[in-house]
Amino acid sequence: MYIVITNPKAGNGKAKRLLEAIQKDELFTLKNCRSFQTEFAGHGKTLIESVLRTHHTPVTGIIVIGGDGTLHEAVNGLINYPDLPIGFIPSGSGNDFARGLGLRLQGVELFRKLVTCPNASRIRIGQVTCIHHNQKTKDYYFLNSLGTGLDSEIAFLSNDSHFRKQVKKWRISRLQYVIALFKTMKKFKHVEAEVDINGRRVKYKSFVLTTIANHPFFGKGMKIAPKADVNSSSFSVILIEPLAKWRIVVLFLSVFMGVHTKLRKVHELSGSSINIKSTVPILLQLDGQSYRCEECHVKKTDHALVILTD
Ligand SMILES: Nc1ncnc2c1ncn2[C@@H]1O[C@H](COP(=O)(O)OP(=O)(O)OP(=O)(O)O)[C@@H](O)[C@H]1O
Repeated sequence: MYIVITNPKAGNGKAKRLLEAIQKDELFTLKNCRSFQTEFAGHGKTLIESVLRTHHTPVTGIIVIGGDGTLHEAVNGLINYPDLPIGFIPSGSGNDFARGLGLRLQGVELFRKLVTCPNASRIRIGQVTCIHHNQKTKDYYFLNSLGTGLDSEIAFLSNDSHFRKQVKKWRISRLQYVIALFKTMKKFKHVEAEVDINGRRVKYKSFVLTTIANHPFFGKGMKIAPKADVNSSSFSVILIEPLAKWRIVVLFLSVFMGVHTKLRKVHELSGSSINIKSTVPILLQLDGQSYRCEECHVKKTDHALVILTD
């Protein structure tokens, strides 16, 4: 049996339309696929947990239809099932993980491949332990990246339902991140934090952003961390030192052209264990989803996730 989890809202309804097409494919019935749809933001994690708890038929794999946010929630829901393979049919608005993996097939064709003869690879994803008032709270997992500063502020605004409705109404969803950048810039303040990479403190204490990347892509295909590799045991860590606001806008545009890491204030480092510590709770983005914490310890997971690809 395959469990198919769909976020019907992802990609402005693209995921729902894709699910309907997949359900009409003969393999959907032949491979005993069971479909479940998320009903609200954050539902992906609890839905997977409850489906896996209550289904006693052996599960061959999980298939997620949606965007990076839905995949993030699903992976956080099946972290206690490290040997359960997961396949992803990208149909969100960004789909950065599919870019990072290098998926070539799409839609129904990809579904057919995933349930018949997929390639399975093990990927060590990111694990973050959040600490509040010196107390460990929770572990979360990410596939794409963890970021603080400008990228987390942009992700936060991009997730705001009012903002999403507005860009959809004006048919400018493609420019969502650029618009979010300009809106964020109005009130943006640099992040003050201590960052340790593999036990060594970096000399900067103030940042435009700190992004810990598992693969190069971010925010709908921007190559934020060109050296990141999903198969590596280390992350790429992008640190950007404080800049004047107009320079940040120029820098953001340079990311689109892939030349930002040549700039003097941009550093691309490498590490498998990264600590970020602030005196106040800071906003984090994990795969574009928003979290807050004062201190976080980031590492690659000990157990690799089994990912089905084409
Ligand atoms: N039924 C639902 N109604 C509203 N929001 C939902 C629902 N199901 C899931 N969500 C939320 O929708 C958000 C966006 O989902 P997702 O990332 O899959 O799509 P996307 O934003 O179109 O794609 P991408 O992240 O690749 O840009 C997630 O934060 C998720 O929690």
